[in-house]
Amino acid sequence: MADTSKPIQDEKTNLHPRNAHRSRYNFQALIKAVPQLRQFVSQNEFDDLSINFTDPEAVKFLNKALLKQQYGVAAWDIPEGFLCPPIPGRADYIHYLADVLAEHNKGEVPTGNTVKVLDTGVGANCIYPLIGHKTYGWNFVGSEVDYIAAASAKKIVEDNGLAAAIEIRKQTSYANIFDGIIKPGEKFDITMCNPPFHTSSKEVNEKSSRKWKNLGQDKGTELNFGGRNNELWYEGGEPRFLNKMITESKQFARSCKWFSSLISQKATLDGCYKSLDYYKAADVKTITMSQGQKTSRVLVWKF
Ligand SMILES: C[S@@+](CC[C@H](N)C(=O)[O-])C[C@H]1O[C@@H](n2cnc3c(N)ncnc32)[C@H](O)[C@@H]1O
Repeated sequence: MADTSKPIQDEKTNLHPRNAHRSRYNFQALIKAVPQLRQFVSQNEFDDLSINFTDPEAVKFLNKALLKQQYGVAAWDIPEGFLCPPIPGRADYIHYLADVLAEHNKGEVPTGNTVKVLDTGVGANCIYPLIGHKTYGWNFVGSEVDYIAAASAKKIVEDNGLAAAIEIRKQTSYANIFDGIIKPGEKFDITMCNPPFHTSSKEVNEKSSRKWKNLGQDKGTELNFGGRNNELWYEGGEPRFLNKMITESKQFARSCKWFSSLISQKATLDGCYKSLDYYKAADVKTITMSQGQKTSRVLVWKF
């Protein structure tokens, strides 16, 4: 089995200090949590136990084990072909949001079900609500425009008995972000989002082919991280999605103390700063997160 993983450092120091995934994966313990993971684990060229991180099925079983072992989420699955999230990176976003909320709470991270978070585009994997609820006890609303993804997220919530803490709401229009989701009078402490960042289905396929070629494999347009094509693109890409989100955030300024979004492309930031300036945001922060070689940013704003 090809293993493209690098030698694992003892501690992934670039992850948030509270991230539970800074130390190397303990595959013995993970296999104990989910025995089916065993078939994907082998000794890599650095004499470490590892999986093939380009195999979505292997990553899915690693996720099942991490969610069970670290977060007590016993029932997690995603329909075939849907985005299989790297859990350490997703956890980082949650911890950085916790820091933002702590700033206005005498430096203490607020915990418990009085903290309400809206996750736009919760995905079939429901990953942010699971990590956020299990880590800090926060309550979540997860919105989702895709039928299958929304049904899958709902099933995860129900299968784990989390319906009192996590509510999945179907967004009926691709054109809306908060509109149709936030109810009159409803209040959120913070919103979050991992937006679709490609501009077209063609772009998703081209980037995917290039990635496989760089790995010396020819798998055409197969997405190595899973992810159905339409989960990953929005006409106009990340800049347009963010522009829409910022415009709607102004409309919902009274409903949410803070808004935030992951930004994968640095070039998206300039347009966001301009829009936030135009709408007279009272505070804007850009948090840099890095996982391995990948750097992403979280943009946070309030009115
Ligand atoms: C990149 S995926 C993120 C999924 C998950 N949150 C994660 O981090 O793995 C983006 C998700 O946003 C959803 N989406 C796209 N436009 C949306 C909208 N206007 N409202 C709600 N969800 C939307 C897509 O269907 C997709 O599931």
